[in-house]
Amino acid sequence: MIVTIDGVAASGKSSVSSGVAQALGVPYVSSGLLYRAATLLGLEASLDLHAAPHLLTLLGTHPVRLEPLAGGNRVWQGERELTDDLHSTRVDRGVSVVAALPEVREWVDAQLRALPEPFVAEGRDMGTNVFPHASHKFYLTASARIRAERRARERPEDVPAIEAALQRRDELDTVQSAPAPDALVIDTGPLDLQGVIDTILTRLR
Ligand SMILES: Nc1ncnc2c1ncn2[C@@H]1O[C@H](COP(=O)(O)OP(=O)(O)OP(=O)(O)O)[C@@H](O)[C@H]1O
Ligand SMILES: Nc1ccn([C@H]2C[C@H](O)[C@@H](COP(=O)(O)O)O2)c(=O)n1
Repeated sequence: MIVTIDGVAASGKSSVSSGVAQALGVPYVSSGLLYRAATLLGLEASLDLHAAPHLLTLLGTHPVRLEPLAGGNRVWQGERELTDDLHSTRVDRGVSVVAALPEVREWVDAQLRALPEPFVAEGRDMGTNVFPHASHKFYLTASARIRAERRARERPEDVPAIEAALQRRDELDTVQSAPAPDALVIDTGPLDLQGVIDTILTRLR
């Protein structure tokens, strides 16, 4: 069984996926972390993030591994854990450029499709492109202001700056962020985290 939870930036995908996965007793898979890892490594190597060949060579010679767990995903490059470095403002700024590269998307998709079922997969194109055959599909939205207010509780920047950055990322990610036609779209604005998780679990049961 595969459950897909897609949505716009900071719509609650990873928190909701973790809650749903824990309730189901399966791991969840955060596809965005692989795009973030590629971006972090490209930045650290001072690569041009618009140019796929060097990035792909780097990822080929220093493989990145996603460890999907119900409570949270971890990302490794060899013995080095990258997880805590993947949600910086610097990575946020560059990740949409890297995620637009078809070669990088193929690299991510191949890793995801190799994972053993069952799991909950979250991202942008889990229900449309990567797992179109998934049994249950969900898509999370909320206004940019609400998402920024939530994110401001975990980052030092102010709400207007976060909102502007989210809107910019929404625009850059538009191509791969359309909901699957058979996904249930959930506006998380009026719901708390548990409310979103319960909405999904009710649909699954
Ligand atoms: N329905 C909700 N009500 C209140 N807070 C929420 C809700 N959903 C998510 N949050 C909070 O919003 C923040 C962003 O959530 P989360 O990181 O899960 O989103 P995301 O879509 O995975 O983000 P990103 O796209 O950046 O990876 C977190 O602080 C989370 O606790
Ligand atoms: N399936 C996916 C997952 C993520 N992305 C891109 C879009 C985001 O800007 C970036 C980081 O994802 P997030 O951590 O915000 O979920 O990666 C994508 O294009 N496709």
